[in-house]
Order: sequence, then structure tokens, then C-alpha cells
Amino acid sequence: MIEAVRLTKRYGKKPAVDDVSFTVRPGRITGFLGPNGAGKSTTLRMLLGLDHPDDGTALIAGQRYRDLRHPLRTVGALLDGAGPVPERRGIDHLVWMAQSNRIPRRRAHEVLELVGLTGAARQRVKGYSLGMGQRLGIAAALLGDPEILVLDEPVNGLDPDGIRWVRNFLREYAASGRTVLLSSHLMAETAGTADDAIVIAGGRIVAHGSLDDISAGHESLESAFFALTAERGGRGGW
Ligand SMILES: Nc1ncnc2c1ncn2[C@@H]1O[C@H](COP(=O)(O)OP(=O)(O)OP(=O)(O)O)[C@@H](O)[C@H]1O
Repeated sequence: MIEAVRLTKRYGKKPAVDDVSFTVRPGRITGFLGPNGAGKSTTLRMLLGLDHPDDGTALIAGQRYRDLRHPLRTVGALLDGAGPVPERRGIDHLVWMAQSNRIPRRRAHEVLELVGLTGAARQRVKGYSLGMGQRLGIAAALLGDPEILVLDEPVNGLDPDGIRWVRNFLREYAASGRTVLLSSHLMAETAGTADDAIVIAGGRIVAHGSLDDISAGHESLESAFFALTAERGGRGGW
């Protein structure tokens, strides 16, 4: 379970995230949706203890990230721009992460297998395709076998095969009773993956519920998102 309680973050005068509250339930995939600049990454960074909220609280499994005893065993994260050293081999990146978090070395091999990268284990990361890089990022998030996954734009730039792989993988993960939160500005891709959605625009939550609930009363899910985000001065970018 993930809980945001009245989270607020200001850069300068205007809040990037403004009084944001939501709950993300286990056993489901929740999409965190909003146009560019809506406040998605800032919210995720606060959940993961990488940014300090000006107000409010972010709870992961009932605790603030910094109070978690075993952070990697509780929550796995894939964040934009947090990539491995390009010169490093895929397996070495994972072994290094595992060892610095007191996770057995064999787990690095297990997660590579889980994401289908065993054949590229000894290849340098700089030679990986975008899809392989995303798989490696997901493998790293899985190292601690966490109950909760938080992924920032996991399908960004992926081809249809890559998108399908991430989608199926996350579906299985959630079906095993775990919690999955993924952010996206790509409404259509998320609609095919998520069960629930939280929609943010201009730093505020404008909808939260099942995809069916959110699209009720609108022609389509897409028009629901446009209507919801336009009211908050969404800058397009879906
Ligand atoms: N470190 C920072 N310093 C100043 N402003 C910031 C910083 N990080 C984010 N912002 C601003 O906060 C707002 C929300 O940004 P954020 O990156 O959270 O949006 P986002 O929904 O993740 O967008 P995108 O889909 O483009 O990644 C934007 O107006 C952005 O310019």
C-alpha cells in the first residue's frame, strides 16, 4: 500500500504538487497520469524519499521511506534518469546494487532471468537497446523482491513489443497481490495496462478511481482525460 497525505512541494511560488492525497491498493496496477509538468515525478520522488515535501506525508507500507528498515525489500523503483554506468556490464550493475544492499549475489542472476536478459548479462550497458535498458531497470527494482513497485514512465520510448512485455510483466506482478504504481503521460498505453488511475494536472489530483469510473459520462477514456486535465490548465502532451 502507498499513501500520499496532503503532499505539497513548491519550487518558487507556484506549487509543483499541491495538497495531493491518494491511496494505491495492492493486487492492482494503478496508473499515475497527467500531462507533462503535471507533478508526477515530483510526487514519486517524495514517495521514495528523494525529495522532501514542504507539507504532508508520503507513506510506503505504512512508513516514511527513510524509516523503512529494508527499503529495497519493501519498494522497488524505476526512475527517469537513474541509469547504470554505461561502461558496466548488466550483471555487474545488479551485483553491485545487490551487494551494497546486503542482498545475495545470486538474486542478481535471478532478476536478470525474470526480465529475460540472461543472454545479455555480460554485455556492457552502453550497448543495450532502450527496451533492454528498461528491462535492466526493472530487474534492479526487483532485486529486493519488494511488495511494491513504483515506475516512472516505464514504457516511454519502447516499441510495441517492449510495451507488451512491460504490460504483461506488471499484470503478473499485481496478480500476485503486490502493489504497482506507474506514471505516464501516455494515456492510451496506460489504459491497456492499469486497473485504476490517479489523474494529476497542474499539481492537483483531478480524478482517482477505476478506469471505468473515470471514463463514465465521457465518450471515451481519452476524452475523459482531456476534459479533466484541461480544467486545470493542462499543457496537452498526452
Ligand atoms: N528541481 C526542480 N526545480 C524547479 N522546478 C521543478 C523541479 N522539478 C520539477 N519542477 C517543476 O515542477 C513541475 C512538475 O514537474 P514534474 O517533473 O513533477 O512533472 P511531471 O508530471 O513528471 O512531468 P513529465 O511528464 O514532463 O515528466 C513542473 O512545472 C516543473 O518544471
